[in-house]
Amino acid sequence: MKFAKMQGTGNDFICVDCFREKIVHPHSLARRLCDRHFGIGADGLLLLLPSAAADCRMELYNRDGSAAGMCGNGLRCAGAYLNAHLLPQRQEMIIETRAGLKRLWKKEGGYRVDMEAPRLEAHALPVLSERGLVIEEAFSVEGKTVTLTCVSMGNPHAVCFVEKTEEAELELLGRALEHHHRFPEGVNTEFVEIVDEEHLKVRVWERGCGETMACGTGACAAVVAGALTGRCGRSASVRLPGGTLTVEWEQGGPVFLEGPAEEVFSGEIPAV
Ligand SMILES: N[C@@H](CCC[C@H](N)C(=O)O)C(=O)O
Repeated sequence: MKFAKMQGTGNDFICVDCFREKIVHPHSLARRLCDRHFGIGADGLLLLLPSAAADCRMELYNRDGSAAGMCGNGLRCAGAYLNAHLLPQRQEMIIETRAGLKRLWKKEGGYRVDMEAPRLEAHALPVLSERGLVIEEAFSVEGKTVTLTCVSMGNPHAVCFVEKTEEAELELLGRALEHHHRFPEGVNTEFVEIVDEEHLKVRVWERGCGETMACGTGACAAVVAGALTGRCGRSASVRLPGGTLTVEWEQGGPVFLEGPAEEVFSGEIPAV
């Protein structure tokens, strides 16, 4: 089986071109290949398949084998793979995902993706705070009360604002929230430091992975939550351990995510 190793801001994927390859057991394959000691090593397995409605269909399986509904860095990596191997001249592409059709554009140094409008959880009612009416709620976790803004970008995110990302109890709280009874499908947690209105620093504990170098949907959720709680503007650059992503949230409309994506190497393993 041929594969390409892709990365977007350090969030890395084993990409398999399913126009040519056939995968029968993606969940167990993801667990095996993503292992950094006994496999190829990656945060996820990214499958690109034929689609009747788009240029391709993208499926993402996390390192633990669970399927994810959406992946911002994965979409940019899919765009880079399509441009390099299947659609060399295309500046604009449509990719089918479990969360609908996503449009992306090739840009200088990367890709811009229309991530569509965020969705707030049905129970997310505005509360009055010193910043005005904001959308946030208190959760009990590991004997602490943490305030979270829950946003879906096609996959679930809980955003927690902190003074310093370096000091965030990322593993303790991220792991506990991933398995919290209020998130029956699990959750990705972003620990967000507001540098100023247009600059955020973020670390992410990803569902099915643990801490990653970056999360595209997480960067979008961080800006949406920052804007909803009056902490930042609707456009911001988001610095993650693996690099910087740009996020813009149109008034009442979609979120655009922009950043790099590249193929790092390719290889072949015995048939699976
Ligand atoms: N890193 C991704 C998100 C991957 C899926 C996530 N772990 C989930 O299970 O929802 C991104 O760049 O968005």
